[in-house]
Amino acid sequence: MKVLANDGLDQSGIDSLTEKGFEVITKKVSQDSLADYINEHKIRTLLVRSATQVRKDIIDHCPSLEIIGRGGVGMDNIDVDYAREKGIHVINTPSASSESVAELVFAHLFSGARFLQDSNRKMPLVGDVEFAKLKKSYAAGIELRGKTIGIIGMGRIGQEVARIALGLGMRVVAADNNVGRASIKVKFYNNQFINVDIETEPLQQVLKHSDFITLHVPAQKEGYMIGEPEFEIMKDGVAIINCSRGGVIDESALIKALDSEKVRFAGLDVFINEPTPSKEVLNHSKISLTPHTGASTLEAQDRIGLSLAEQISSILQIH
Ligand SMILES: NC(=O)C1=CN([C@@H]2O[C@H](COP(=O)(O)OP(=O)(O)OC[C@H]3O[C@@H](n4cnc5c(N)ncnc54)[C@H](OP(=O)(O)O)[C@@H]3O)[C@@H](O)[C@H]2O)C=CC1
Ligand SMILES: O=C(O)C(=O)CO
Repeated sequence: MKVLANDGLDQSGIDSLTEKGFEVITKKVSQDSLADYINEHKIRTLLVRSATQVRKDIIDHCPSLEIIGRGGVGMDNIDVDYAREKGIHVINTPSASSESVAELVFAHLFSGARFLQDSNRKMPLVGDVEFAKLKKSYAAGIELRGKTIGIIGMGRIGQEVARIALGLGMRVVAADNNVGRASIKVKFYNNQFINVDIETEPLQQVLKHSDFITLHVPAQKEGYMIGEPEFEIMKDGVAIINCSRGGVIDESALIKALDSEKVRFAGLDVFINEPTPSKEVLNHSKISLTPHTGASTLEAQDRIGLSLAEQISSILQIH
């Protein structure tokens, strides 16, 4: 009952699987040696995050594989349909990281609204004369309260974003392919709660009316969802956050929109080229950056580990 966690696994998952008699291997096997390793060690379960690719070649060459697990949501790195056709179970952890991604959205929003991404870069470099100049250049910060946030993709993460936004006193508008009305329960620390129903609207309306836009759709097959024509529809001075997938925004169009001041600031957790985003994106003073760490909190990783362990035990009927 060997499990290879090729991109690592939280201790919660390792402990839970080990208690049930699984052997969990956390050694990182290179992509080129992966099929041989799986065969040699008779691995039945392969767990990955986003780094390891589980394509047709691995699936075809590894008859011992019964489960492929993704610690996370997007399964872009796995040939899911092909694996399922071959009778392999493919699992992921859809809700385990939603809160963490949503909180990162607000980290980027607050950062951009008060120029943190730029002051963090520049303050260590300036002397006292420039300090005063720098202070002046950060004078036009903005508040989030009372503004409109447009959520594109009102699934699990989009709804968490809505919860936080409502708590902050923001107006929420949303667009989604699938969700017509989202019923959002905002729970306060003292267990009181409010319910707010949000009817989704056509994308163009959301782009037109939002002060802040945040993207929570999966990787799109039809190319960029947000490119030059979409930036044109947006309000002047809008801000945009992408914690979904790199190719959802056209980065060249974004840079243009930032330089022309159409877009006030952007926050990016995901990039067209990962792990080597373009220099223009990395060095832009109006972009707040994180290296695809939306799900990288202790709490989310703990839930991901436990969820994978539970699903594996249930499929293999080991309790
Ligand atoms: N930065 C990070 O670390 C992380 C990033 N992610 C990314 O976030 C994405 C969203 O996650 P999550 O909220 O859990 O996913 P969900 O599936 O719960 O929600 C996504 C929603 O977006 C809708 N949608 C898809 N395409 C469009 C479109 N073109 N226009 C409008 N709505 C659309 C979907 O509808 P339908 O079901 O009809 O397609 C669905 O309702 C993931 O796919 C993943 O790529 C997730 C976790 C961590
Ligand atoms: O879960 C996801 O889809 C992520 O991008 C984080 O690994």
